[in-house]
Amino acid sequence: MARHLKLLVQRWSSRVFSVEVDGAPRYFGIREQLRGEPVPPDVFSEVQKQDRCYSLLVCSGDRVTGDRFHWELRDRLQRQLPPGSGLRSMSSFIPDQKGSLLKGYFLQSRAGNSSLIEDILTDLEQRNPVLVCSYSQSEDGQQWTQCLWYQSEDNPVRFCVVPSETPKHHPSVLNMINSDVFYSLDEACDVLKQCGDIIPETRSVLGMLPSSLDARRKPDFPVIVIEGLDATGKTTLTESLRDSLGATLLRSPPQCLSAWRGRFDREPPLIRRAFYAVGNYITAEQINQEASKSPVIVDRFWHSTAAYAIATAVTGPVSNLPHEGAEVYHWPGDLLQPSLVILLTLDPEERKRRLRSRGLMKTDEEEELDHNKLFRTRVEEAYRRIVGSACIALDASPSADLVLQQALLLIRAKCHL
Ligand SMILES: Nc1ncnc2c1ncn2[C@@H]1O[C@H](COP(=O)(O)OP(=O)(O)OP(=O)(O)O)[C@@H](O)[C@H]1O
Ligand SMILES: Nc1ccn([C@@H]2O[C@H](COP(=O)(O)O)[C@@H](O)[C@H]2O)c(=O)n1
Repeated sequence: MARHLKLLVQRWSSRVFSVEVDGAPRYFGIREQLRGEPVPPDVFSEVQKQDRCYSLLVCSGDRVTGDRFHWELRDRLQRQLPPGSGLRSMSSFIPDQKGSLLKGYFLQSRAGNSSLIEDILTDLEQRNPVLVCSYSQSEDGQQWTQCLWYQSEDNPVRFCVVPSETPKHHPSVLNMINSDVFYSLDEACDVLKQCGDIIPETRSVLGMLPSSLDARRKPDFPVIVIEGLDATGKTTLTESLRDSLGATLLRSPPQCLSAWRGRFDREPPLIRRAFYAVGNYITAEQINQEASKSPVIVDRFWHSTAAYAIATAVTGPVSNLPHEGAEVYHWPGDLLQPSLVILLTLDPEERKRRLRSRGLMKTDEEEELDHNKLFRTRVEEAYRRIVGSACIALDASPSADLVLQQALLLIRAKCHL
């Protein structure tokens, strides 16, 4: 037991904890003993003397179960917590160690609510793969300590909370590959297969995959992908290109998955991104078939899947994105590469005007694009950083006809059409 505790203490104190405050991560570490003067980390700076704080970190060995639990936990906590409680996203990780990220929440309870919150936490920890910690403040208000919840009654191990340097990588970057961005069809299929019992629709989705895929097959005719944020004019341009070039128009996710798309949009990122990744491979097979007969125009493809996933996984400014050239921006080796990818760019105000005049329903991510300027700039920057089939930006603000003419010039120059 003593050895087990020692190991736990060693492992736990090598971790950094990150709490989202105003859309950006704030970091703190823990130490067995304090060296030097205590400096309360800014995460706790707004906590009142009588308030209590808690963290919940999901630590399931099965990532599908863990991600679904983490996803549902926010709603559950929002329903159960007494009014006035604070709830923030939180994570814990070992700097630079891939796969070390644990996701969770940080709670702040107002004086008088502690016993209700503690009942909720005890029940949660007993029934679920979650590790709860409580935080208490010293009498002089200068020092916070962290205590593992399940040990808090007898022989508790108390850690001193200390400020931590901002790590080189945003914590989400550590778990991004094959969790937010899938690098092979097999990896994406593995996730969907694990969901078979909880989401029966996955069997139908997997049933749409062709029996074999050949990413190295060179299409006879050019394959041109049109990318961009919503309402930048992709539908308008792809339809005009189809007519002007006598091309076949495809999209990703493909038509055959539309019945299940809404279902997967309600799932946590791991499952949702696996669905869109698989969609790209189904579209790739359709491209292979059609590009032997005519040019093919594709409305969204891999860039959309990767850029939205990366930009959602990290928070804060563009500088929090994985650095330019990082592995996460590479084109997957087993996915067909288009001949040309055009990225439609548009001034945010004009994009909003077009959205309003179209007046259609928006997904959560589209809502987010409207309200969160940082998210929008992260998506656009992630689009630009993707290599392997890099995109060429095209200003989509002129009239639809002028944008078409510009796109045709690009296609003729790059694809010799
Ligand atoms: N060049 C243009 N100038 C002015 N309006 C445009 C132009 N291109 C498209 N629009 C209009 O802007 C709106 C959005 O265009 P469109 O549906 O083609 O965008 P989209 O990128 O396909 O959107 P989404 O990704 O959400 O499907 C539509 O009402 C369309 O008629
Ligand atoms: N290949 C794709 C296509 C789309 N997505 C995701 O869908 C959302 C945008 O699609 P619209 O049809 O509304 O334009 C966006 O949130 C992407 O996450 C994708 O991942 N891969």
